[in-house]
Amino acid sequence: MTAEPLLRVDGVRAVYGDTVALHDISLDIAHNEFFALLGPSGCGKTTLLRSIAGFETPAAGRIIVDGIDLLPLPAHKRPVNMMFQSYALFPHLSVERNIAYGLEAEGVGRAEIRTRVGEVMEVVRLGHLAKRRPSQLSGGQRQRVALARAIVKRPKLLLLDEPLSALDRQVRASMQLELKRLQHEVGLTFVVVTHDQEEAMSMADRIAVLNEGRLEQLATPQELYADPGSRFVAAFIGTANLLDGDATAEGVAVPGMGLVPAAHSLDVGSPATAVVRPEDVTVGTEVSGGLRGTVVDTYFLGGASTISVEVPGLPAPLLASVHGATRLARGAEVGVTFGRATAVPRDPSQPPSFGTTVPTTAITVTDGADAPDAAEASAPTRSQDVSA
Ligand SMILES: Nc1ncnc2c1ncn2[C@@H]1O[C@H](COP(=O)(O)OP(=O)(O)OP(=O)(O)O)[C@@H](O)[C@H]1O
Repeated sequence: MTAEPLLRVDGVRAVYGDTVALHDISLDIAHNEFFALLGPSGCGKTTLLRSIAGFETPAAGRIIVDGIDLLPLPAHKRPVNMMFQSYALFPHLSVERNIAYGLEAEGVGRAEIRTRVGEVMEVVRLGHLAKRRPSQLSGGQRQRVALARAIVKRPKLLLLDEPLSALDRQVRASMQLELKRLQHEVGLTFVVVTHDQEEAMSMADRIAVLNEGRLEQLATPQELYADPGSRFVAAFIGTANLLDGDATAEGVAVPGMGLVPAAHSLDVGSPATAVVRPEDVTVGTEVSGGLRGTVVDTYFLGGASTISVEVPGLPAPLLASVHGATRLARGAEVGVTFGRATAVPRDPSQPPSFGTTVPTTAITVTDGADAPDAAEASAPTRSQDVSA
């Protein structure tokens, strides 16, 4: 038996003038789930969050929490609370007054306010800063105040819009763990909007990937990585070598390269992309039987190294990763073989090549010694999508 979901989004459509921001989105979120809405800028994730909160009115569809249809209810009557990107703290109030504000506005008694604010300050580890004003706090501490203020009202559903975007990279990483701990500890259901796939992967139980107002895939982080449902998801989640071609019974026939064996359930002959994760690419001077190539660069990342290999006929280097350091140096002649690969459908309006036998290869670089900010690096806009 499946338990009733806490939140049901059913056929929600949102329109701004000529722009359809959401095309009939349907999804369920379970009680106590940490759920992420992930996608590039403009994909509609904020519109969906704001529709749940009551700040937008969808053109069609239903939004149901615990069996209650939310759409007729104004924002302040909904059993949800939203934490904004900017945190929206009152600068002239202390930490504890900021947290107490919402309860005071609701007319909760003084003694209860004191108890609840005290408890929440302990949960977010702010007890020692109760008398400070927001200007006297670090970014991470301000973020905790905003969270405490949202949690203290005990909403059934807490909506967080890019909760960590104002923080620098290191603080963000520790706050990701903190948010997860907090969610677990207070037993609330969290819906987080983020464009940062690493953030979504590290925190969420399940992720809805949105693209241009459509739900591309809804799955656990592990499933999205291992079994992406589309080329978009494969490029957006983690690092991938994407080899365009056509589906065969055994995999994908890639022009200029031949068959890349891959698991799939696509129609034979349909446009397809073989997705090969870097850890499934084996590279070495002693590797034979696959492609031949030349090492262009190696990146040591601590626990792993990324090796980029130029293969004749491919317009961009392939990426491989190995545990620890690699002995391969730039210029080394190597063999390349593929292990596990998955094939996903490819948009037929985007041909793999223009009359040549060279495939389109997209490589998303997610990290590296001198890589740009991870959030940007992982977005498809940073990927090298090279058409020959
Ligand atoms: N008030 C508005 N008026 C007109 N168009 C809007 C409005 N708000 C959003 N849009 C459009 O709707 C689409 C979805 O926007 P939305 O803000 O939901 O995306 P997003 O995924 O949250 O993006 P970001 O990560 O940049 O915040 C975009 O094309 C956007 O330009």
